[in-house]
Amino acid sequence: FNNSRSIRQLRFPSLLNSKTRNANLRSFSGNLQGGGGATSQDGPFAFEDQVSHHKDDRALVLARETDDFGYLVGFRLLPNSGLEEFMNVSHSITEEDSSSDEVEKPKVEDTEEEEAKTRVSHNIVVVTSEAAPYSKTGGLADVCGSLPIALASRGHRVMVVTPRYIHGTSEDLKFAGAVDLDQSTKVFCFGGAQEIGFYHEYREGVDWVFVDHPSFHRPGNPYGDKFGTFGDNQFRFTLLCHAACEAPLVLPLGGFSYGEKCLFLANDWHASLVPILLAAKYRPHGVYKDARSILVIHNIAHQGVEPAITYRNLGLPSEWYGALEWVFPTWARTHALDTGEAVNFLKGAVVTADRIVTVSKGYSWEITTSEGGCGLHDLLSSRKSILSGITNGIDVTEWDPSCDKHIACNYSADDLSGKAECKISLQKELGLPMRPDCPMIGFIGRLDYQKGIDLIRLAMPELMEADVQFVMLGSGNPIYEDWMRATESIYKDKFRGWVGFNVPISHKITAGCDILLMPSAFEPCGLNQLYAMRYGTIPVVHETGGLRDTVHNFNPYAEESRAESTGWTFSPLTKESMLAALRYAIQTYNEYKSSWEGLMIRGMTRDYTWVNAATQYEQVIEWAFTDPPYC
Ligand SMILES: Nc1ncnc2c1ncn2[C@@H]1O[C@H](COP(=O)(O)OP(=O)(O)O[C@H]2O[C@H](CO)[C@@H](O)[C@H](O)[C@H]2O)[C@@H](O)[C@H]1O
Repeated sequence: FNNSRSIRQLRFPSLLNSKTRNANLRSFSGNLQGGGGATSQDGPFAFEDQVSHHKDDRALVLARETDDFGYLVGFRLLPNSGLEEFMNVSHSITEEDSSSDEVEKPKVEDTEEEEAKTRVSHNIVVVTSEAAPYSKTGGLADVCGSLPIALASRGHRVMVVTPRYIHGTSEDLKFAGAVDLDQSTKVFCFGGAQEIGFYHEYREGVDWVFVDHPSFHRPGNPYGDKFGTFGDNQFRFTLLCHAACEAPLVLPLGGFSYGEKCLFLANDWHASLVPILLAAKYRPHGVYKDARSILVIHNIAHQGVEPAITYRNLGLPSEWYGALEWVFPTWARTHALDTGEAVNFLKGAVVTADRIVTVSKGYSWEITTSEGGCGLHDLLSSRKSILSGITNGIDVTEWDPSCDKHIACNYSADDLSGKAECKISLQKELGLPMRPDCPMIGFIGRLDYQKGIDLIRLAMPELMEADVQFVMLGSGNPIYEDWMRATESIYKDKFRGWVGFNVPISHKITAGCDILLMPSAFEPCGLNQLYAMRYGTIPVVHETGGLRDTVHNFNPYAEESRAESTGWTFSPLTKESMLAALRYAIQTYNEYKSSWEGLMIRGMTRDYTWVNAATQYEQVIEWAFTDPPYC
């Protein structure tokens, strides 16, 4: 759905952009000043010595930062006050891999309320193209609908800035609780002053701010309609970013503006101009000197790439072109005179953000490889010291089988009986034979290359030979939608394809199926496998990204791993290995009921709350404020 060109393999100017190098150098010299006046020639040991002699000075060294070649590029510092508390928190997060900035999952005891309390509260501005329940096409909305609430409940002041989409349907009622702040503001881009408005709703401790502009009022979803992707998405999301930078300065929410000392969480390419605007438009004029930004990458395949000529529309000074500059490799150019020059929003944020987060630890590594980085891998590798992976949580209130209002019968790990009723009810609703003992496989997701639909298509004839039922819910590529309809007409008693986006049906499938299949080609985190496990539905997933991190493979012969296992993972991404994993799952379901129940219970009783993730975000926020901002 995202409208940017999907990047297959791209080239970017030299390693790496002078801005990146300068940022590191500046961070280095800035820290040295704080640490007691050592110079870069002194070397790290000399510097640490000096620091230890000046314990009461402004800062202490916690860690050296080196690049891939071992050269010192900076230090992370912390003021003396509060050191003890910081040590307690950071120890639990980094102890397993002290050489890397990637965030480890905190141990369970660390999540106890007392320790989870934040030390410093921040003004956090989350910028996103979608946020549930107001707008949703996928997992980005789920995260941006839940994480802000988790951060607010931990004492931060949190604002979410997202468009006010009006489609002319009953969906618009989702914005009914938001009031017009009557604060029309002009932002300068695309050749003139664009007038935007702000709507506001205060809900669950969060300021939900909706940017209003006629370009957000049209049928379809946030990115396109039945005719395809909107042609003016660069304009629409440039507006969003300008508006998000203005909002903390101009909106008196609850009587007080957020002010300049903010932390911006910029999600995906749609919000990627925010870090660049802070550095290029505001800081040179003394505004947002104390603000920081974190880029959160949910999907690197969409980068917001447009022709280079559009740069002049973005409201950025011309000398900042290099930050967004992008050059397509020769093979990707359309004709002999095509120079391949483009602007790339996501690349701009990778260069200028103070920290980068991806939505699982596995994916944070994958995007630094040529296979997973979609052309940004070298640049991201050069920024490894500021790159972290934090696995998403889920909204455990919306996704709770014990009180889910969408499902036929509620159930829990203590009493699983309701799940069988959910299955019968689903079979009835889909017009499939009502067979409680027949293994039922589900798939929910965007019908997109990423989600591995091709593999499912390829495997379908063989899969349909087994005694199973299969239901798919999804929308997206019309070719896949047509295939689902055709497959349903071939396997009338076994297969159902539900074309569309329907949240209640997604809950019914999650509760009613026995197995959830996710053969994603790549998956930054994945939420459906988490929902499935919480509902006692066993995931069978391709071993990639967040799927590898969150689903533990069941091996009945390995006693140790059995205690952890929650599903099946397969690799490589082939029809054969997917079918083999499904066969294991089906056989276990049919013949080893107690093992199956063990898998269900383990999945249902795991901790999926946002508390863990929010704690880790707080750590990254602390790190962002420790270094000087990009400028
Ligand atoms: N037809 C349909 N009807 C109803 N609901 C539907 C639906 N199709 C999808 N959904 C819902 O949309 C969400 C999809 O979330 P995912 O995390 O699986 O994927 P997505 O690729 O959109 O997100 C990207 O961002 C998220 C968040 O970081 C990452 O987890 C993920 O790996 C990354 O690709 C789920 O809540 C799912 O139930």
